[in-house]
Amino acid sequence: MSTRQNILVFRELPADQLARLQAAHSVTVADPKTDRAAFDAALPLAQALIGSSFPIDAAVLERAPALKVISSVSVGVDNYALAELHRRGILLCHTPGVLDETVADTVFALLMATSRRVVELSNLVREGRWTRNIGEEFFGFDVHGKTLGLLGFGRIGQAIARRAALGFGMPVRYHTRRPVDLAVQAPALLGHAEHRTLDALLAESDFVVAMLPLSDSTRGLIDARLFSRMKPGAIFINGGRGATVDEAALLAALDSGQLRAAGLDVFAKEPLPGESPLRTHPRVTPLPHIGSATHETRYAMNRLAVDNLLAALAGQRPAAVYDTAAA
Ligand SMILES: NC(=O)C1=CN([C@@H]2O[C@H](COP(=O)(O)OP(=O)(O)OC[C@H]3O[C@@H](n4cnc5c(N)ncnc54)[C@H](OP(=O)(O)O)[C@@H]3O)[C@@H](O)[C@H]2O)C=CC1
Ligand SMILES: O=CC(=O)O
Repeated sequence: MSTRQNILVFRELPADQLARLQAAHSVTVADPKTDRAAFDAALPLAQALIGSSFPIDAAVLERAPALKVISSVSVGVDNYALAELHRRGILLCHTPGVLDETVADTVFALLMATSRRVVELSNLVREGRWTRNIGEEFFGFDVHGKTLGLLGFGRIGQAIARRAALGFGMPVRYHTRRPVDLAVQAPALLGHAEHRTLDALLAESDFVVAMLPLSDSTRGLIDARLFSRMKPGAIFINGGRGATVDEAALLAALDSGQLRAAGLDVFAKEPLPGESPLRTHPRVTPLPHIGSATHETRYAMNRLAVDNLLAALAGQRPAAVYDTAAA
């Protein structure tokens, strides 16, 4: 009996990684964003899915009765109907770890850009408006030595904390539901990072960085109340998921002067709609969800996702399985 199984690839993979799948299995490539009909046509026979950035919801799963495994080319799993996957016994794999340092670099780029007004002042030069020495109205805000408050202190949060504490001399405060045992999980941060309640963290932090997954417990968590508890003049950065933030409350906090600036890699709706005031707000630095978008890291994510899928289809335990039961 053939062990070749039907894989539906729903986002472009590097050619060599696609070839690894094709060598062992029957592969259909169909991106639902550009060819929904081909994606829908492949679902009924698909035993495995691999891709990202498309919601695999209960309606999609209903049309994929043969599905056994999904391999996401992302660490975040908010695009998947987790309870339904658990109910159907479908394995979900993802790509933790390989992107931590790159995403932390991106978050730090936003921290530096917002505090030192990099984009705004670069545009001033490019547009021929640098006609005299820069005065106080264009001065920035120091990063080194300031207090960093991290909402979420998992793999990526800790990579951000290492940069802040060890590179920039920043005291780090973090908020999670369960404090981390630094001696065991993050020894490099012993003496540099401390757990805080949410309100205590907001009151102390000059920079508040959200690096949270999107879940029932984090959706809309960062709302008007939280912005009002931040230090006046704080900078807010979101590198996690857009829907953890009430964007209207964020805009109000910027407009009232409560927030100095915001750096955003993620938005409630992506791509960011043209009419969103966050696109052009003078004190917002928006990025198009590029946290992990380097050649090296995207390749590593694709390779891990293919490793995960091939292992699962061979009846082995993949390296990175997401526990849908805990969702
Ligand atoms: N911008 C981008 O391109 C990228 C964005 N991401 C996003 O970043 C997220 C985090 O990734 P990663 O660090 O690997 O994930 P981890 O699972 O390692 O860390 C998640 C952290 O969030 C905390 N957390 C979860 N729920 C809550 C809550 N309700 N209140 C407070 N803290 C909470 C967890 O602690 P505890 O459970 O104890 O509360 C943990 O510290 C991903 O899920 C993804 O959405 C990831 C990669 C790239
Ligand atoms: O947002 C990216 C991810 O890997 O999750």
